[in-house]
Amino acid sequence: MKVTKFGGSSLSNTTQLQKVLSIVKADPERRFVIVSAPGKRVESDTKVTDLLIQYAETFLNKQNTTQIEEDIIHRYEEISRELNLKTALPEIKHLLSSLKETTYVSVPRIMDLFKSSGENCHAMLIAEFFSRNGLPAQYIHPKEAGLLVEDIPGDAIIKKEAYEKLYNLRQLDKVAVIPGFFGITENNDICTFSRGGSDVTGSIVAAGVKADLYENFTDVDAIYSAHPGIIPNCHAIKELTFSEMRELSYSGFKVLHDEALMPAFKANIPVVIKNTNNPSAPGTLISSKRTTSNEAVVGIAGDSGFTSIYISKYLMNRQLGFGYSVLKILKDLELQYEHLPSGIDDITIILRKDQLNNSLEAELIKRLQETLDLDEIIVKHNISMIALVGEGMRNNIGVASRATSALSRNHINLEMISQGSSEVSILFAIDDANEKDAIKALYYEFFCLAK
Ligand SMILES: Nc1ncnc2c1ncn2[C@@H]1O[C@H](COP(=O)(O)OP(=O)(O)O)[C@@H](O)[C@H]1O
Ligand SMILES: N[C@@H](CC(=O)OP(=O)(O)O)C(=O)O
Repeated sequence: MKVTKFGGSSLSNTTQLQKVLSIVKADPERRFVIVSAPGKRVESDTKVTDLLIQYAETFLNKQNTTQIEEDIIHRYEEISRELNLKTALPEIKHLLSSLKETTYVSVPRIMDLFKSSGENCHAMLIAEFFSRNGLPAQYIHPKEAGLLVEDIPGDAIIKKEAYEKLYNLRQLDKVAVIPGFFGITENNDICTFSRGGSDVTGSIVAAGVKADLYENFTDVDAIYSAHPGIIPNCHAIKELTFSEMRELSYSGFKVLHDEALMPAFKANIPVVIKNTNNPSAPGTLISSKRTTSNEAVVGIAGDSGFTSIYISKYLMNRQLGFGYSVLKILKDLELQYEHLPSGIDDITIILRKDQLNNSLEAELIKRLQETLDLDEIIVKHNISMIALVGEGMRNNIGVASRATSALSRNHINLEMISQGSSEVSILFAIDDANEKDAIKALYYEFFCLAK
């Protein structure tokens, strides 16, 4: 039994939908299909989820929603007309136009309701499309499926109880078409995962129905060792472990949502990334253990938008509770840190810049300074984090030295280096203007030079 997720790029128009139908029909084990909202048809296009966000903002600002509503409905009308579908469209139109009649509760709640409609409407349409084309299918709303989540709008987390209920889906005698990206709270409110969250739905459903495989169909033949936009003809990865993929997706490989692995990992269900446009390509297999050789580095990821705050105080090492005070200040200000490397007399706090505004940043600096009586505090914005990932690092000596030499040969200054105790990754903080050059330098070092 397989759970098969198709991303927005695989479902952007009717040509793509025909490919999806062939893929699902080709394997009777594909019993659960998770769908995203229609993605971009061409580079300049807008994803339906982004149109829905505009619709929600227009509604919340009490402006006229006619145009944006029409633009969204038009995407579904076009698909419906081209595929000669009849039944789902009236309900889709009704659902989309009645969004503007919603009673105001709160901004996050409204946002989630609007955003979730992209996948919801698409699942209705796709179930009809499958059924009319020789593949009996049934649309299943996450509420009916039992996809119960904690009430954190825009950032939902699955509840443990959900898995038991999801198991009942195995009894269906048709292909289940389930909208990705959202679940339902105990109060029956719709709550979305963070952006890209249909990947998360797929993994949860795979764990719930105890699938043999979770297939994630996208628009690339494989996961590449580095972003294919930065390294043309990049090396394709055949196999990855869950922990390698978790590090890579968290550090910038947006091909899979970074929270999408945990449910499959816990249930020990392998995940395969495949291409809707080339389904016979083997793709990349993610599982507990890989059979490919234990290379030191399997991938290089990069992500920008970080701020680093360097704090130092002479004899910090002897001051009991210094680290605790730093963490308490962050907690009190509701700030999440990403990394916290430390030396004898200093700590660097690395956090995502989008959490800070000018006044919050000033408050953070003030509290750090006043509470800890610091000797020095240096704030740097526009930091990128580069992650060098591979479980083989544990058994290969000299990975950090090769990486730092490669970066220094390319005149890239390091703000910070950190290697986690799990030794699955080494992280480098650099100025974000150098991100692409750093990835190229590391790729050349680890994938192009003879070892
Ligand atoms: N290392 C990588 N390997 C493959 N694709 C990557 C990598 N890093 C980023 N990507 C990007 O991820 C994209 C697919 O993810 P996404 O747009 O979320 O797909 P979907 O629409 O299927 O959900 C690819 O088109 C590619 O540009
Ligand atoms: N449509 C949602 C959820 C999602 O997973 O989409 P995609 O498969 O296109 O990344 C988003 O854009 O965030």
